[in-house]
Amino acid sequence: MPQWLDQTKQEDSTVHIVADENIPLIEQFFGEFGEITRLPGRSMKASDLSNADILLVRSVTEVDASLLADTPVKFVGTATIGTDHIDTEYLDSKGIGFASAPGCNAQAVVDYVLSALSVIVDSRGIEFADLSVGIVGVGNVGLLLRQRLEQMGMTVKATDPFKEEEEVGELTSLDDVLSCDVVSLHTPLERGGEHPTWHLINEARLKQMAPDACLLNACRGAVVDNAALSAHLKQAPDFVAILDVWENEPELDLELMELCSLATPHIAGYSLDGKMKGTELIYQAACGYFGLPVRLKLGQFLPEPGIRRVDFSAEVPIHQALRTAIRASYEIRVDDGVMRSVMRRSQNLRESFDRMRKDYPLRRDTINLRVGVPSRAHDLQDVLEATGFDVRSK
Ligand SMILES: NC(=O)C1=CN([C@@H]2O[C@H](COP(=O)(O)OP(=O)(O)OC[C@H]3O[C@@H](n4cnc5c(N)ncnc54)[C@H](O)[C@@H]3O)[C@@H](O)[C@H]2O)C=CC1
Ligand SMILES: O=C(O)C(=O)[C@H](O)COP(=O)(O)O
Repeated sequence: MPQWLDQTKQEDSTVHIVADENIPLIEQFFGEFGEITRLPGRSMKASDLSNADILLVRSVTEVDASLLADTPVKFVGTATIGTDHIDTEYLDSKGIGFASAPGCNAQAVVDYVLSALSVIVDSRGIEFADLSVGIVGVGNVGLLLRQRLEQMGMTVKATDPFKEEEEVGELTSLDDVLSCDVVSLHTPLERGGEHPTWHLINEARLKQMAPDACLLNACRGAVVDNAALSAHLKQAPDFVAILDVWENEPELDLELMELCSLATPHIAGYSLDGKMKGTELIYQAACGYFGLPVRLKLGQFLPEPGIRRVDFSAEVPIHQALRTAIRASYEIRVDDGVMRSVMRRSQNLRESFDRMRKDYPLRRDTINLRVGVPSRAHDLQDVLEATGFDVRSK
């Protein structure tokens, strides 16, 4: 009987861990804790947890009293940044330990936004530096995005009622942010409090944006009023919507998907690096909670990237090199194409949405892509480095 877990648990000496089937490396990181049972997160129920000591979930499992009451669960970990699926007040009230994985896939979301912006600039025949981008929520994702965009020469405006300028750079009002060419949302989903984000972008705020502005949502579906967005897109044909997250996932609004310029199935954060980092962070938190030493590190499990290097000549224009490197690392249009083709043929939208996420192809963070640049092309080296690539002088 491991004393670290529960000194009152006399009969069954095995520690039981129930984990979502889609969290990578659980066996590697948690194998020493005890016996692991893998289950589909969407359909997890209280009876699955009748002897579970540790519960490890992703965003698709609602963790609240109806799931946990009358179970022996002592620690819950979610291998995600978002925590809106967790009733943390209930966990606190029952003395159940909790950890999420802050920032684990922030780099992947930034890669997603950069790929989307590369499509926008191409379709408008402009360069990155011609765009103004508004960021709503300057946390792990929003701040990294801000740094990348500014280093690429874009004008950035940002708003966040909970942050100080010393921490995250200049801040402005939401109204001001909505005046940008592109508005990118990076808040948690909050239904209450002083600054709720549920339907933060509603009919009135959509109308505040320029008729040909772009709204990009890769945080949580319900931060945008999806019905209002559909109505807006029908009467503002030049307005661009790029959605990774949807109200009522996995029940997708197909009409809205067709109105979007780019549509993906909640995969902005789905790099292998981001998912594995999520597991490492909840492993570290569980070790801390139970007073165990942290013995394992992610580095020992990450595989070699499939695409290792792209090379540029000194003659390539900086803008062209940037968009090529961004898309070599992650191409949003492939995910958009798969989503449209799968959803249009689908007999069961919920199942198809979840299947695309479960079977998502291997993708790596930008930092894994080495970019060869002639040593004399200093400006190109600087911009690529600032955008997050591993630049090699040649
Ligand atoms: N599509 C995907 O695959 C992914 C989505 N996400 C979502 O993105 C969200 C943001 O991620 P992080 O930046 O890592 O979270 P974070 O918690 O580091 O940052 C969120 C920021 O939003 C700010 N905020 C809260 N309410 C706000 C409001 N009313 N207006 C403006 N700002 C507000 C907070 O002060 C905080 O700085 C997560 O909560 C998660 O729901 C995260 C990762 C992947
Ligand atoms: O980390 C988050 O927050 C996310 O949105 C995840 O990337 C979502 O992944 P799942 O937990 O839904 O697989």
